[in-house]
Order: sequence, then C-alpha cells, then structure tokens
Amino acid sequence: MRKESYFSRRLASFGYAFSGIAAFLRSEPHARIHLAATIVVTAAGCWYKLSRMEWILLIITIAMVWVTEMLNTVVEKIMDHLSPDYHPRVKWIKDVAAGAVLVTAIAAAGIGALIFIPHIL
Ligand SMILES: Nc1ncnc2c1ncn2[C@@H]1O[C@H](COP(=O)(O)OP(=O)(O)OP(=O)(O)O)[C@@H](O)[C@H]1O
Repeated sequence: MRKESYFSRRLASFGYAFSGIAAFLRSEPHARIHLAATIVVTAAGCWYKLSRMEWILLIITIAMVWVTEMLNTVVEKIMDHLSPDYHPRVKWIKDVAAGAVLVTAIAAAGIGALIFIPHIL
C-alpha cells in the first residue's frame, strides 16, 4: 500500500516534469529554436555516423544547453514575478543567468565544431 502510493507519487512527479518541458516549449521561442537545432544536430550525427564517444559528447552538450536555457528562463520568471519593477539587483541576477547561457552556447559551438569539422572535411 505504502509502496504503491510512493510509486504513484513518483509517476505524478514525472508527469509534472514532462508538462514543464511542454510549457517551456509552448511559451519560449528560444526553446523551439533549441528543439530545431537539436533535431538538425542529431540528424547530422546520424548522417556522419558519429562514434560512440562523439555521441556521448554531443548528448552531454545538447543537455547542457537545454538545462542552462531552462534554468535561465526560470530565473527570469521568478524575478519578473517577485520584482516586476526595474532594480539593479534584478539586472545583475538576470545578466549573470544570461551569461551562463552564453558560456554553454560558446562551449557547445566549440564542441560541435571539433566533432563535425573533421567529418565534413
Ligand atoms: N526588472 C528588471 N530590473 C533590471 N533590469 C532588468 C529587469 N528586467 C530585465 N532587465 C534587463 O534586461 C535584460 C533582459 O531581460 P529579459 O527578462 O527581457 O530577458 P531576455 O533575455 O530578453 O529574455 P526573453 O527574450 O526570454 O524574454 C536583463 O538581462 C537585464 O539586464
């Protein structure tokens, strides 16, 4: 009985997590660009028959970009909710969160180039 309710709670948590991903995709144009980029990069990976290690690096990189973008969006939404008016501290928080996205985007571009350029050439 206790076990069942534990598993049904875990199942419900998965449901909430999936609806969070769906909400992110619905409300954020950035998310749809990430989805398109993920599809293109995955198709290119299949086309160039990447090695197991290249796939591992690519999957980690794709996940890193998605997670950072989602957390940045969460930070923006929290700040807009708590402090809709202009505040220098909100600017600092949002700018640093956006900086985290830029760091992962630069790393992803570098990793993508290192993986794909040798296959293309
Ligand atoms: N309440 C605020 N107080 C101070 N600066 C803010 C505030 N809201 C936004 N900013 C500044 O504007 C920048 C953009 O903020 P915004 O929330 O529009 O993010 P965004 O990256 O444009 O996100 P999106 O395009 O997803 O809406 C922030 O990085 C910050 O410099």
